[in-house]
Amino acid sequence: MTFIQLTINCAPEYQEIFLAELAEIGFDTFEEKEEELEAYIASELFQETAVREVVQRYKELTQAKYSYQEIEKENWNEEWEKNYHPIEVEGKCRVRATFHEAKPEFKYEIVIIPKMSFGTGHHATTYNMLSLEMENDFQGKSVLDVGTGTGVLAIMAHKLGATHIEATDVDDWCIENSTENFGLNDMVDVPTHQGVIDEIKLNQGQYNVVLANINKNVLLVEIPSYAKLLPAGGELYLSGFYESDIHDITEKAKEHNLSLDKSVIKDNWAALKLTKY
Ligand SMILES: C[S@@+](CC[C@H](N)C(=O)[O-])C[C@H]1O[C@@H](n2cnc3c(N)ncnc32)[C@H](O)[C@@H]1O
Repeated sequence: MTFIQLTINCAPEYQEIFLAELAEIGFDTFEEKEEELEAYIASELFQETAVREVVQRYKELTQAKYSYQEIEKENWNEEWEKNYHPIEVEGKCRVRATFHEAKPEFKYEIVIIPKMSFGTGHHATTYNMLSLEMENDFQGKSVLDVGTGTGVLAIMAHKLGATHIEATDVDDWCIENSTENFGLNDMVDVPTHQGVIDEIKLNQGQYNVVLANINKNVLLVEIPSYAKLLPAGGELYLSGFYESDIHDITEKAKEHNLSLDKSVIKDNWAALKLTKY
């Protein structure tokens, strides 16, 4: 598997605009540098015309230029290890890589082998989801983590007492990586499915909780499917979009009997907890 590393040269104040726009067209890992933004996407999902259109749209304002190159999985891993920093959430949870030292003072320690599955630009969304999970009761619950990536949110659900956990991702590498990480965190028998939600055979109404940290466009399409997987009283946790997108997401959720309980925001990224009625 190869990835596209896209570089957008622009002043720092415009990076947020490009980050949001690129997330909408499938880029899922970002690195903000001084005068450039780097963004990554699996090669088969890359569409240069979509990138050109975004850069063109903001050309007058930002004077931005872009370039890209294809990189191999191995190079990606090296880059990743250099740039990956632990995520610490509210002094209670620490997500670290196998190559970081342990810090036993954290109540929840999640250990992962970081590969491709989430990047610096998405730390805020993962952080928000972990924070929402820790505020809520997962004891004895059945949980589906859609777009599991490294498996981090599913692992948190396990640590919080969930007893049945399943995970999905469209990316074969994430399936491999999350399975590896479930093992590292003492989780056994976690059914892990590859594909989009409607292609996977799942039990409707059988999950107490669905977690999905993906992006606005995917969520708007898939919220109806998530709603079907939940019984009344079931909970949906969503992230991967900006605070300014909350209205669109909650309107779509309302059409499927999901009402908003709580939102958390960090660095303009949002995460929501909704309950099915
Ligand atoms: C922002 S990452 C989140 C990873 C992890 N859940 C977290 O919170 O850190 C989004 C993940 O969703 C996956 N993905 C993208 N579109 C998807 C879809 N339609 N269905 C399932 N997974 C998807 C990507 O491969 C990626 O692993």
